[in-house]
This record gives sequence, structure tokens and C-alpha cells, in this order.
Amino acid sequence: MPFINSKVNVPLTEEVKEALKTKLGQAISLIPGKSENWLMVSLEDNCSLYFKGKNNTKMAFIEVKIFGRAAERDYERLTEEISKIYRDTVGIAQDKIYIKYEEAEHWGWNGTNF
Ligand SMILES: O=C(O)c1cc2cc(O)c(O)cc2[nH]1
Repeated sequence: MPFINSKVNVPLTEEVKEALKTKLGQAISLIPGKSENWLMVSLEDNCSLYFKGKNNTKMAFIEVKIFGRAAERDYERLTEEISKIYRDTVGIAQDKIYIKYEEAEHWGWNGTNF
């Protein structure tokens, strides 16, 4: 049950949101055992983001939360893929994207915990 929360400082059309959701759903399977089947995605646009004191360029902050653990090499591959997705789909330069990973030991679903 991964969760991807993304904030960008530009507006996103419904078409772009759909494309991001689909591409992120494919990318998450770079982490063994994860898939779009359990993926929840939040796409926040028009956020007030500042990087290095400035807000005059497109930027993104993306959080990836997973239940359990993953290997460093899988996070490396996912960072590469997510950065390409936001570059190709939203036009954000790779050096204006932060990606944060979190591993959760406790995850609730359907009224109980895994
Ligand atoms: O996506 C995961 O991390 C995930 C899905 C899933 C389903 C399930 O029935 C489990 O017991 C664990 C689990 N992890």
C-alpha cells in the first residue's frame, strides 16, 4: 500500500493529472512487491513552493510512503523514474525536484493494521 503525495507550483490539467497517476502507478512497481493495485496518489497543484529562496521556476516536492522496507538501489531507480516523469509530463527540471521516502512499520487499511 504505497502512497505518493506530490506538490507542484503550477496548475495541472485533468489530462496531466491522469497521465501522472498512470505513470506513477507504473513506476511504483520498481519497488519489489508494490504495484498500482494498492497505490494511493495525491496530486496537489498551484502550491506556494520556494526553492533556494525563489519561486520563479517550476518545482515539485514528492513524498513516497511505503509499508515495510525497500533496498537503496530500488529507491535510486524510483528517483530516476519519478524525476523523468515530472520532467516529461509537467516540464519540471530534475534539479528542481525533491523526493522524500518514508518507510512505515504500521499501516492501517479496512479497519485493521497490516
Ligand atoms: O502494497 C503493499 O505494500 C502491500 C499490499 C498488501 C496486501 C496484503 O494483503 C498484505 O498482507 C500486505 C500488503 N502490502
